[in-house]
Amino acid sequence: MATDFKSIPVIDISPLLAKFDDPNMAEDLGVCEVVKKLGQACREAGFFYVKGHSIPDSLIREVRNITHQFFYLPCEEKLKIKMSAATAYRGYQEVGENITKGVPDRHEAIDCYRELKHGMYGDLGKPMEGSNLWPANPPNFKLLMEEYIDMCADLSRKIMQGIALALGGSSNEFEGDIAGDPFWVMRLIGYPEISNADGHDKAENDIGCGAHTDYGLLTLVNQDDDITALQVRNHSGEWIWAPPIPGTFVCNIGDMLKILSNGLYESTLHRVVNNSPKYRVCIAYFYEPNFDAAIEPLDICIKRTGGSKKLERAVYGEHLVGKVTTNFKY
Ligand SMILES: N=C(N)NCCCC[C@H](N)C(=O)O
Ligand SMILES: O=C(O)CCC(=O)C(=O)O
Ligand SMILES: [Fe+2]
Repeated sequence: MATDFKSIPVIDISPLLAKFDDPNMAEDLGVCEVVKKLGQACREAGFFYVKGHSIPDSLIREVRNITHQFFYLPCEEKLKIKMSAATAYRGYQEVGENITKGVPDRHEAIDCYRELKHGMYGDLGKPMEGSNLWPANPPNFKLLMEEYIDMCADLSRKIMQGIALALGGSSNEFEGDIAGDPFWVMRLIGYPEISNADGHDKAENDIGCGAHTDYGLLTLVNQDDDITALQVRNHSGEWIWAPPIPGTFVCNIGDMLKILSNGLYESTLHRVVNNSPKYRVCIAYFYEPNFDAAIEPLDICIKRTGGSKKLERAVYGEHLVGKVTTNFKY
């Protein structure tokens, strides 16, 4: 449950990463310290920054640079990888095509998803069956992004071990049926700068992405380091800025982790407002449960939250498909 936090904590997770494959990690003092901070951040804000994450800064910057380069291309070039239901919602969407709570967002994006083998999840997986669409130029675009995705998956899994311990479980609580074979989503997002050129700036939609929660377990946000645009809503309804802190990812809890924790952790509302004179990019990596996972509150969390189930079971793939098939204007 969110409190009226005024800022978002920064957590150095290097002690956790150092012990991820140690069966006695829970007894390590450094790990305990990180776990305590993770637990507090997840309970109070549902948001935290991580530093000491060991993904090279050069790679983090390069994925942002290459994303800037793509959005700078002429429209007809970008439309070569246009997203639609026929491409399994993979590919490029123009500014205004993504809808949040009925309002078009002022962002453009390339959406990518873990590729599903044909028939792998029966009818449930059908709408998402397809291959990602990558820009042809620069030629290393796909490889670079795939390298980044692998590193984000690895890092997310380790942070989830820390969160599992924070919930009072074992470090592998989320392995197996919950997220042993995790699905993932990645969005390369571009938020146009505010333009006053035509006199009626602040047009209908100056919101880059309307207030929403993320769908899965854990999100890793890699944002431009010179623009503050992400806002997180606290319990009193105030919007708290999440400014870029170089060398960190902004992390937040998704809807599935809220259910697993029986509401002990909130999937906190957030939105994006780019009021700056500069074009902003963000690479959002979403670490999700197994596509077909039936997610319900963990027993350890039910015990910790008064003994009764407060949240309904949900099948992750259904939740995702429900969102994806209603997020776009077509
Ligand atoms: N895969 C994730 N989490 N994407 C977040 C996008 C949020 C905006 C979307 N239109 C919505 O209303 O959810
Ligand atoms: O642009 C950002 O900083 C966050 C984007 C976001 O919240 C999302 O794509 O779910
Ligand atoms: Fe989000």
